[in-house]
Amino acid sequence: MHDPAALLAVVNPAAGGGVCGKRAPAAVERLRQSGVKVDVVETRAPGQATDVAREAVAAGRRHFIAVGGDGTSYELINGIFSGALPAGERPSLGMLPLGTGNSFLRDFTDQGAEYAIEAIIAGKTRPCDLIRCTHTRGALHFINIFSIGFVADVGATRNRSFSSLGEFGYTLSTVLRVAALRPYTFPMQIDGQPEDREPLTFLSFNNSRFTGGKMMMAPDANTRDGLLDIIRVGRLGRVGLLRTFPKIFSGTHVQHPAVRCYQAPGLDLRLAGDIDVMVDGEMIKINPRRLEVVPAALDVRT
Ligand SMILES: Nc1ncnc2c1ncn2[C@@H]1O[C@H](COP(=O)(O)OP(=O)(O)OP(=O)(O)O)[C@@H](O)[C@H]1O
Repeated sequence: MHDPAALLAVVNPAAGGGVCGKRAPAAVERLRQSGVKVDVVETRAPGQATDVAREAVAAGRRHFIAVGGDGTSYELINGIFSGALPAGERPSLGMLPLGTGNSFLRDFTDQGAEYAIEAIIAGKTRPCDLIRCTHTRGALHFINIFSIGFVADVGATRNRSFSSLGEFGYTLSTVLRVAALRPYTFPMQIDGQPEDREPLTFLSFNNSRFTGGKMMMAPDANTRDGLLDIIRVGRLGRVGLLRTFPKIFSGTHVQHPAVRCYQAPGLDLRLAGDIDVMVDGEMIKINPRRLEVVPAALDVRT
């Protein structure tokens, strides 16, 4: 029987190109030396962290650490919130980005793992909103970002054709998707607003500010305001896109006249079928129907 106060660290040894697996034992030891009770499970395959978290919640655990990047946190969250958690209970999640970026953590620090370790040792927690996406085959949850359109298509092209090329694969995919640029129509109704069917370049639904490490997609996002920050990038030409996209690092892309920003507790999408979605850095193919905020559903150790 486990100690109910112990944190369950779920380690993705493959994160950060394998660096995470090598650094995890020392980081866990440091937590233990500081008096933090930690149990450890190492994943052996993509998706396994979701199963581990789901079973752990069913067994009574409520406190987790994602050891890896945003993808590892995403997998854990989807296990934690897959149904076994009694209503009203608020689980906790710490993050140890060992050898990888973590876009969610960047809202709170640019010190990455070092900050996260200190936060866990100090027992620091803060309530964080969760976003639930209902799609035609079920539901998923996220805490960072959900994008469709150009941004997701770059990620999908990279994963399908150039995953062995690392960062360069993203550059190549961006060039190819810019060359093939076309407007998208994603009928969307933000709560309280009329339906929007105008052509666009991409849509991003954000709980926290950063994506892809240092890109400030949603400068005004706040992880505990009960609102999604919706960044709607309207129709742009190739030159306009290439000029505007780099501004995302400073967050000034939102000043472009084609960009509109909204804050709302939820929205509906009415798409014809499955599309590529980038969610918390992971690529999936679904037909999303509704996104809505579940306010302060978890505590993050930040
Ligand atoms: N044992 C494993 N072996 C291989 N891949 C795994 C394993 N466990 C998890 N994964 C997969 O590794 C992928 C990358 O994980 P993660 O995003 O945490 O790391 P990263 O890509 O290095 O970090 P980031 O996305 O924050 O830059 C995820 O898609 C996850 O499903």
